[in-house]
Amino acid sequence: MASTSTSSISLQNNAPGKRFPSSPTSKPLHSNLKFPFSMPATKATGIKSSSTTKYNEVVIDEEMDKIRRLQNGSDVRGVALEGEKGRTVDLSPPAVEAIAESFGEWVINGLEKEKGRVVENVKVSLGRDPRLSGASLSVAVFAGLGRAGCLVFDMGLATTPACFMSTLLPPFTYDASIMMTASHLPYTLSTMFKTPPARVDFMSNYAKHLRDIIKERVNHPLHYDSPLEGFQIIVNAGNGSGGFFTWDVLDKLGADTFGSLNLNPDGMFPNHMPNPEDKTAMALTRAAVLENSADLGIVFDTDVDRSGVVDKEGNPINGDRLIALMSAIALREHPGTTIVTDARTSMGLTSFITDRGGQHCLYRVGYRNVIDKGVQLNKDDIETHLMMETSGHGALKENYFLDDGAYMVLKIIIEMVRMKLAGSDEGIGSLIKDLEEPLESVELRMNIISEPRHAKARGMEAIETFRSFVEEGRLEGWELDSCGDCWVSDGCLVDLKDDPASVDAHMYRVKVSDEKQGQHGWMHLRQSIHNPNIAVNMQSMVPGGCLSMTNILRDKFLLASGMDKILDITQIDKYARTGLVK
Ligand SMILES: O=P(O)(O)OC[C@H]1O[C@H](O)[C@H](O)[C@@H](O)[C@@H]1O
Repeated sequence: MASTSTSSISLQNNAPGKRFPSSPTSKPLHSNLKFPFSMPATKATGIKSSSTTKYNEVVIDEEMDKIRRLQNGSDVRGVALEGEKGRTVDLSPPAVEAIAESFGEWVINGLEKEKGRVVENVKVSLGRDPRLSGASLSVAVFAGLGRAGCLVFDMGLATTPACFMSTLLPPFTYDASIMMTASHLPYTLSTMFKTPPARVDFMSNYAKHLRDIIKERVNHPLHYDSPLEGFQIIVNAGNGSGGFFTWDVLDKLGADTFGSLNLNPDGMFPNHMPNPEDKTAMALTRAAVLENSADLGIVFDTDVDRSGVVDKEGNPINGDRLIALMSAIALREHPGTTIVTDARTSMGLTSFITDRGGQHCLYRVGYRNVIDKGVQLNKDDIETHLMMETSGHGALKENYFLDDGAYMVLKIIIEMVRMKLAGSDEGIGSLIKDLEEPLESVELRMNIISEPRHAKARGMEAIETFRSFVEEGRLEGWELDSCGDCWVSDGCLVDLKDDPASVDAHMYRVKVSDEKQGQHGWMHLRQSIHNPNIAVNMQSMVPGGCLSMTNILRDKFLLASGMDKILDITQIDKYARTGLVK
């Protein structure tokens, strides 16, 4: 059977502090590695080739090129099965095998360099979400890693953060880990699957690790081992990998999880996509919380690197609200801390953070950018405990800078119990009561009109022209935004350091003011990380603010600069004329 699937592989190195000297980006901690695809032509097994050496080389070069192009943002990403309209399979088993082999070699080389000697028994774990293409691709990963000389450990159904933790928690402490997931992207069908490597039950250990943290931090005066007694918590795992949190964490800590939804893994995702940004996921969770008068609802994405919650009044807490909630917790624990977010957050969120004595650093979209920025700030002695993207990826300094949706929820649960023990019945929603929400919030996209291989350069040209227009004052009342007093001072997204962080997509945010209302909103223009398009995000505190910004963008920038020739402005035009997004 054939169907559609976009799949991606997150490749993770070993424990923090044990950084591979050979890491090409020398990114610390759990970076999804941009390892070089260094496989020699002779070792390109699995890739079809003819008998003449010359032809072999050409074919292999082409194939290798195709494989290299699968690197997308911070993952290796591609279509795993036939059936998706207009797209062909590019993350095929041979490609996956080649990637896994190359990764295995990279890990071994890194360790050998670090230790200055030949290393043996290099251990790599593999986890996957319930997506059905995962089964056949796992076989390819096992083969590739095995060929590179690694010992392979199959974690089976797992979460992305658990894969990372498998490099840290004893007795496992694998040297590296691979997670196969396509997060919230579409489902697929499966093929049969045989398991050659050793099976390990890591998830139970990871769940115990989470339980121990909750017990220790709550330190319940009456029932230490069951600190969640008396709380009803509903989990919606969306049929992804997150069900374990219900039976292996919450139930075992004494919580009542009756009413939980979609806990069984099902690669067809029959109810809705597991995604805290998904309206259906949030609405169903809200309904379950209200129906059961539960204390909290939790929504995980497929591989549990993101989560969202619903408070006891049924209010969905995701996006900016989730960042505000986590900021309130982080600022109580670490007064004055800096909090890094992507630059699509509201002006209200900035006030929320600064009113509590925190610093808000707006940075590039892309969870890796946001997390890496936090790592960098800490290195520069700017204490930064929380890094979060509006997409729901949130990482804490105390947890290895790891974006773990389960850990984030753990922090919220601990806070909920703490409030109750302190005599408050208000629930966690009360922590963000004063968050001011924007009146209007709009996202529009412009496709880049270009051959795919020139799209990035074209997109960059458009974004940089936008920057010049703003700097030259050609868009009255528009000014490049800055990000407080850290070193990203010339617009929120320009890195003035001697060794600037590499940019995966160009983007700028501008503050928008007019004579009558002062600063009433912002606009953010950026290249998409994954696709050949430009995203335009904007928010306004006044009615009609987004419409007027869009008109200025179209008339005074896109048409005036001629950028409408390289960008498809249909959506902008339609919104400017009708106020409708789609
Ligand atoms: O650039 P886009 O296509 O809008 O995608 C941007 C998003 O890509 C992925 O989903 C990343 O996980 C997010 O961190 C990022 O925000």
